[in-house]
Amino acid sequence: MNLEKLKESMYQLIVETSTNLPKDVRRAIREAKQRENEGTRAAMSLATITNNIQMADENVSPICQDTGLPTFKIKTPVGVNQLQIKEAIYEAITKATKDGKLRPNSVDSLTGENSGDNLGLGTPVIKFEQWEKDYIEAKLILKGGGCENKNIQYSLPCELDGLGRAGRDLDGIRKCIMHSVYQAQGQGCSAGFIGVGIGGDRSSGYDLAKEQLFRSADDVNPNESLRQLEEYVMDHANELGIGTMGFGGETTLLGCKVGVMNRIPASFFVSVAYNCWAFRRLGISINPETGDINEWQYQDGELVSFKEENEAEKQTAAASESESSIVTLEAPITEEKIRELKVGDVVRINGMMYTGRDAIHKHLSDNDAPIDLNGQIIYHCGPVMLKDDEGQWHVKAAGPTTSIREEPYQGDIMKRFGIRAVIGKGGMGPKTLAALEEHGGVYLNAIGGAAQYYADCIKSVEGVDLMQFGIPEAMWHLKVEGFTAVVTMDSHGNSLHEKVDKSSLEKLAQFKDRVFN
Ligand SMILES: O=C(O)C[C@H](O)C(=O)O
Ligand code: SF4
Repeated sequence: MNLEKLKESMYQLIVETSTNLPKDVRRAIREAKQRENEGTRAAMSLATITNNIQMADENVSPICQDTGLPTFKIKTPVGVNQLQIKEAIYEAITKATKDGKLRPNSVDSLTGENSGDNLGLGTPVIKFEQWEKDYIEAKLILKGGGCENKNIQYSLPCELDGLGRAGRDLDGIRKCIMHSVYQAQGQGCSAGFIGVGIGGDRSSGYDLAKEQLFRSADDVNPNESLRQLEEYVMDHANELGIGTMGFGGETTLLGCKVGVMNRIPASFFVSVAYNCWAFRRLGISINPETGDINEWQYQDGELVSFKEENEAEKQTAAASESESSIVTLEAPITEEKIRELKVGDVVRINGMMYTGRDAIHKHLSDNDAPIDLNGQIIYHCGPVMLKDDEGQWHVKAAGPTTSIREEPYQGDIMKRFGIRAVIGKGGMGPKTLAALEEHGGVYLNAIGGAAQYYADCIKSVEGVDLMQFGIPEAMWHLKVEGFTAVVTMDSHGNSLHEKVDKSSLEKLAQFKDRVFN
């Protein structure tokens, strides 16, 4: 085997997966976009998403800053050396990280130290299988953390919010799947794709669920009962009205694939793997002698480019946008200005913002801040950064992270340091909402996964603190221009997230009657 060539093929697989969304996924997103009504928040969010997909493709940069836990599934003909393939993958991963195509994402679970090159205990995940064919197949999925956190496993029978009892039969399974979409809300960057595994044990059930994510988005399940189940879920999950990013809207789910395996008598698991719209998975077949790529998977059909519609949308947006409907914010922001903002307002931010996510929030809860945060804006974001030869940092991808993880800390930190606005995605809970009201603060929702779109708004990196937490977790000082987000929680006790959660739960309850016998 030509090892250099093999390494190059693996590198190409990684770069393409991170930067170029597969055609089947693009088709599903295009259809979703066509279903939304013009001018709604959902339509605007989807326009940002398609713009971002196009930018990532053209810049050959990550679609989303969270390039996930790289997971490879490799099938080899008998006699092929799997250790060499592993070595090629490790080298390709290291290079892709150095080149800013992957974010350094491998973190020591005990010390919190980031390995810096995506290699470490258990990362990346590589699974081998042998097969009778004469070529190597390599598939890769880059599934980010926000949607991974929304995976859910049900043990039947169980009681479900809105749906009542889910029993040990097809109808109980149906209820679990509907519930899984509801519980994800916008936090996993809806509209999403779900892979469902019925049966197995706790680990093989999840494996089966994740295996379904490798099916083509437009295939048809050969098992008749599962085909009906998939169709039912696709027809009805969108009636929940959660919509893109949980803003409400026509499309909540872009795909549902269900697989089944046997179980042992006492266990009945339904495992659901939730994948965000940034559904990055590709596959290649490799010539075992030369190491060359023979073919790409998931790329059948015509080119799905969003270029033209993006241009058209930009022009209509520019023509219809009365500047008065958009509030400009520039830090330091006063309490008075914040109190004028209401849920639904669109804000455009110029000037400084500071990133802060999990490690920073924990740190700030019992330490002083490295800078004066009075009147400032915190951005829940773990960017992909590269340093040039002169030592200057550049942002390669910088979308928001799921904010709810900071719920235990956020309110106290805002009050203690005088922070006036936080930007993130997926919304926050009652503790933060109360603090926003008391202190005079807002929560701004940015579009999850739109990492190129936001990176483009960042004009310079003015500094960095707390680098000991690693690149994604450090506090980056960013100077932005025209960074657009929506107020989804204001200082008057209003939360769009609370509202959508409540209304989608009411809609979920409409699906409690038996459908499958
Ligand atoms: O880690 C991140 O940057 C984002 C994460 O994928 C998330 O959805 O919260
Ligand atoms: S930020 Fe959103 S799009 Fe990116 S990996 Fe997380 S869930 Fe997916």
